[in-house]
Amino acid sequence: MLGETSSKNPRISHVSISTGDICSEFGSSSDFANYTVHVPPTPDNNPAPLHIALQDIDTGSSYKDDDLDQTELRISEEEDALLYKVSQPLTRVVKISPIIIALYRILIFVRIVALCLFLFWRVKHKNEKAVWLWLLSVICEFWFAFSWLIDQIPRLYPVNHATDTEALKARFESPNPNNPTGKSDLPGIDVFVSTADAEKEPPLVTANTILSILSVDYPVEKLSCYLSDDGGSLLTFEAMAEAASFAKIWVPFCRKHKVEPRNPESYFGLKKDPYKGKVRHDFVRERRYVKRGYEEFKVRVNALSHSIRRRSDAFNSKEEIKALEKWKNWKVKVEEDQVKEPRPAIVAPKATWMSDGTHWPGTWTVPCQNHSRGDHASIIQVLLDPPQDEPDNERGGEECALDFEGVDTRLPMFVYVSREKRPSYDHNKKAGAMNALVRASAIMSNGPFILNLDCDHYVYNSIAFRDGICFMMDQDGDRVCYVQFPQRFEGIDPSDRYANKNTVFFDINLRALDGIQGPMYVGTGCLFRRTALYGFDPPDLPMETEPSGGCCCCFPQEKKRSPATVASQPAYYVDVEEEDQFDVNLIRKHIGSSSMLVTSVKVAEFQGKPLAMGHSSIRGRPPGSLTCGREPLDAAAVSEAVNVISCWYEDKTEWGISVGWVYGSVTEDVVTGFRMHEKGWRSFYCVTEPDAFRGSAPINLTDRLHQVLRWATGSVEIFFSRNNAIVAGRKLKFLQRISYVNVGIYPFTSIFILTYCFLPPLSLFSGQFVVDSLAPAFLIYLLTISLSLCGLAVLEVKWSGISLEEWWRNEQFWLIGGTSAHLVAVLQGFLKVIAGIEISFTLTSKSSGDDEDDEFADLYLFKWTSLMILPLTIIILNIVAILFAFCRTVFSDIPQWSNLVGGTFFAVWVLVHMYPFAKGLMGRRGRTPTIVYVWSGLIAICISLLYVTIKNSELNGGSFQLT
Ligand SMILES: O=c1ccn([C@@H]2O[C@H](COP(=O)(O)OP(=O)(O)O[C@H]3O[C@H](CO)[C@@H](O)[C@H](O)[C@H]3O)[C@@H](O)[C@H]2O)c(=O)[nH]1
Ligand SMILES: [Mn+2]
Repeated sequence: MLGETSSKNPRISHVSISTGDICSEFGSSSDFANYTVHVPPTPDNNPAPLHIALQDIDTGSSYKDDDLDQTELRISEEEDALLYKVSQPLTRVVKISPIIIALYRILIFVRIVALCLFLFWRVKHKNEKAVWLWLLSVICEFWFAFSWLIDQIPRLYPVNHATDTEALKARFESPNPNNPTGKSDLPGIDVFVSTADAEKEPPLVTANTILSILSVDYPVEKLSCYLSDDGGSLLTFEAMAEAASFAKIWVPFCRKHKVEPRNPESYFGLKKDPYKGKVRHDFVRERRYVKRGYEEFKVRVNALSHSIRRRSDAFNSKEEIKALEKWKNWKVKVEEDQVKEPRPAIVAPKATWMSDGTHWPGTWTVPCQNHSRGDHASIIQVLLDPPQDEPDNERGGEECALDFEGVDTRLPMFVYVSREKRPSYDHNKKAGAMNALVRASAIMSNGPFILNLDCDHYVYNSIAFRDGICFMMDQDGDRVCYVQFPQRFEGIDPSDRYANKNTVFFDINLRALDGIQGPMYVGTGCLFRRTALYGFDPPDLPMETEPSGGCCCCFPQEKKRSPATVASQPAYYVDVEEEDQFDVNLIRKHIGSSSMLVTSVKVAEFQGKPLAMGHSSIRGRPPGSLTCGREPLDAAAVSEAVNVISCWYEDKTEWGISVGWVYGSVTEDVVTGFRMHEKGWRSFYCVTEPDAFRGSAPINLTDRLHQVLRWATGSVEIFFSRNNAIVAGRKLKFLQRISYVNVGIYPFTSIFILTYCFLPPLSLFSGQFVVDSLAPAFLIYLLTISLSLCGLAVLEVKWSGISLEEWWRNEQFWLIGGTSAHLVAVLQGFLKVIAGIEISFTLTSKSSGDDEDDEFADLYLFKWTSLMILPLTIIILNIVAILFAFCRTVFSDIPQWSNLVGGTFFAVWVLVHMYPFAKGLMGRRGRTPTIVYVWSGLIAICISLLYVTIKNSELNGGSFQLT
């Protein structure tokens, strides 16, 4: 509906127009005569009565409906549909079936009660025959009940959120009075990709990730991509240059034919028919052409290490010859004239050369001073320049083999960054790399949002960026610090033996947190608000009654402005010059001295705001404020960007403390997210269909255990640090806090798991049991506890959509991890706290998917690690104990069947959990590894020993007692 109003008085200070619930406010303007306003119709298309109120600047008197002369009211259906879309919220809550949730909560309650009663019963009924066994088991049971509780309680309010990208389009990209051309008004996004080692993280994988990012469905001029290379390797650099050049055909091809996913390796490897649903006649030809191009690209990338070596050898030998000549000249000179000249070096260093005949400033193949992993200069190279402002769709493709008529062929900016490294500095692993990118990108593109991806996590769904932005641009979106996407994995064995997919965490825990204060940050696939990373507090909520133009974010120490000043400020952008000096100084103290960086902060803050629409979002920016393009990159900006990624830049600043990714933890991700929640920010969980991003995960047991070890160690670190949620501030919600406490505590459960796994063998050997006798009450409690757990599992499976098998895998791995990695993590954590021994970050190797014959070859890889000793011992002991106890009971005069059954039950419980581990040790079926023989040998020895012991005890006439 278009309402055109003209007022009697031309000097109007305030206009507000409302129909039904929807309300639009306009700031001051000197002339509102013939002002055109959009008033969205109500959903049922029944135009609600239009109310208009104006206020006169000079007289202060206000006018209402009747005073105004409504000259014209035009309505068209098309406009209606669009305007209706514009008024729609960008995200909504999708209800999970209330019956399931109700049942779920009831069952949780029932189990809590049952556990309490059970523990009470256990304490009261001491097993006098074996007090030690009783005591050990009761302590464990108390802990298990506690750890279950803190794991379960935060899952009380699971929700699902859905986004409406159509509404986003309508609101930001359709023509309207503020934005007549319909140019995109969406905020900018800077994408960060991290890689650290060209060996473990093949550049081809990284290149594919980059290609998938460059081709996402988001306005090109708003998108920038940064690659952080902590290895500083020329191999990665040149692979990225190749990717940038291949992108010139890949990206327009994706845009034209709307192919998915936009990672060429995955796309060309798809098993389904690529022509299904494609109608354009030129698709077949162009696909063939691009596929060929990709194949050649792959060959070039794979040949890079070879060609770099050959090139470097050639340059080096030339240098050597030159050096030799110089030396000869010097020798001749010295012999003839006796001049005192310093002797030139004969052997040139084994440098690594770039193709333009200069030394590579990063790490050399033969590392030396200034050119090794931990010791090299800063490198920033813009591989793709920022695109021009207007779509470039005139150009045909390479020699017109591809017809890109009408397709926008511009590419987003793409920058290679390798931060400076020096031996005397701590580089803070991934967190340090990310922080360097935050600064460099602030100067080069300053996107108000930052999406971070690991090098092996590529964009699987090209509109996912828009889904994420929906949360940020929705009403109250300015209180959202980040939007986390689930991590989804590829190349995992169908039965997911080691619970690599982590579905319980990603589909149950995080969804549940989404109903409280939001999911944790898990390191990759996360869209951040830049100002949240800068350590700002979230803006205040508007007051209930009166809209206070809640000011921009403030640093925690900064005094909040009084309401009076807030109200008098315009609702949008405050110029940096107008800000009081105090602010700028404070910002400088936090983020360092670069003035370009300091100036960029306010701009990012403003640009990240949702649109101002109606009363409740007066904190927003005016529509149409981001439709103009950005300034081109100049040399000064690039050199400033180089400046801010140097080692010393962070000296005496808050980077890694209260600004950016947090330092001092191998799981920097959880801590970084925690700090934001602690300040009162909200995060959202964005589950899309198809998956937004996909990555790889280690599928062999050893790598998996090391990964779990790193995470658990990070958790222990958190527990012993000031980031322990128990001591967090008031703004962290209660259940959210419990959930974070759980993250810090879960590794400690391993101590009790270990004890509990040894209980069955102990009781079987000793002929005792944790209880005096299998009393009916004990059995009933046991049954209730187990059944309620099964019930909860079934309900969780129902509301989260994971499969029961996945749930069970997770349960199994909980025991495997608990008896190996978690325990070591606890030890390491103690070592760090007591002796200050640092924990290293072992990179997880990414398979390049080269093994065509066997996709899961990696699964059977067996690499011995000492983490395996304990689980192995547990398996053997439990098996032996069952055999032993069975023999004894059978041969005994007064068989203690109930103790045998009780003990065996627990031992079997342990063993079924350990099954995947045992399978992992077996390696590939058919190729029986030596370990099996070792095993069989051990078991045989044990059994024969036992046989002898039993015989002896029988001879002695007494029953066997372990002392
Ligand atoms: O000094 C370093 C170390 C690591 N990385 C990068 O960090 C990422 C994660 O490393 P990876 O070995 O793949 O760890 P995962 O076990 O797969 O990682 C999970 O857990 C980590 C925390 O332990 C998070 O940082 C990750 O984002 C999350 O995916 C990779 O892109 C690396 O290139 C760096 O940039 N610099
Ligand atoms: Mn990874």
